[in-house]
Amino acid sequence: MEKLVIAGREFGSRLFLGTGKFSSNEVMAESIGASGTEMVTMAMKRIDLADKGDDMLAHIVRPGIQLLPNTSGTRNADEAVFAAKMAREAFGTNWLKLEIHPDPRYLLPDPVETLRATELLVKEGFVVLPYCQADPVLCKRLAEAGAATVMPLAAPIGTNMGLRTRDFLGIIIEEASVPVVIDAGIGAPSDAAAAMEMGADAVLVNTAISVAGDPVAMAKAFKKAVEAGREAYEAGLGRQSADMTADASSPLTAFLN
Ligand SMILES: CC(=O)[C@@H](O)[C@H](O)COP(=O)(O)O
Repeated sequence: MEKLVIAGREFGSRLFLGTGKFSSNEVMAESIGASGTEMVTMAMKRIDLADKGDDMLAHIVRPGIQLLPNTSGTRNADEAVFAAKMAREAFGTNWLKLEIHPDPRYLLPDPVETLRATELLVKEGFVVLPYCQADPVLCKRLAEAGAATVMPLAAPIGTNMGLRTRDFLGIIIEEASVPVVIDAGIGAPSDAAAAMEMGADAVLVNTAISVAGDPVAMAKAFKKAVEAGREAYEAGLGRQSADMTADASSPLTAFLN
């Protein structure tokens, strides 16, 4: 499998993991291990910055894992830039998942504020991975502004509804000049495999793993699905017919004549 490269750093795994909603830090840590992920995001709002030995952080940080602080909970670019600077100070990383959603009902990312924050944060030296609408024009603008990836949504966060934006994700992947990470709403390993088969560079999954009956087993299932989907993409999928007319897999005449 080809390695994924983001901002000059190589990743062996194309599965990124979120850390919300796990029943305990121990289950979260075991799921991180089982997933094989090398990129773990965590919401700034969930970390006690005053407590250097924050227990949750201790369960995430390990060699080979890129920590990706997340600005979720911020409602505009100014709040996101403030949160980003706090994260850089607290965690010693300039990598950032930019997530700005002013609307608590659908948690949809604000495209205008996300673009503005990306421009500001890139100038400040951050490696910015923005969560965004599955909007091909916006994704182009984010890449032009210096985003290290784009992270368009499959469906609203936490819904497990799968690739609802599939057709637009296809355009984004086709036109991308930076890696495309499908984020949010991925509900099952089959969704992750489908995204990878389409040519996505990676997927970010949280809810589908953390709320599963057995999160550790589900993390393993996602690992396999992401690898299989990517391998299928690299192998080159067969063409899909435009209609239902059959095309025999083996010659129909050889034994009959
Ligand atoms: C953890 C994180 O970054 C979320 O904001 C992300 O979008 C994941 O979404 P799901 O919980 O739907 O997988």
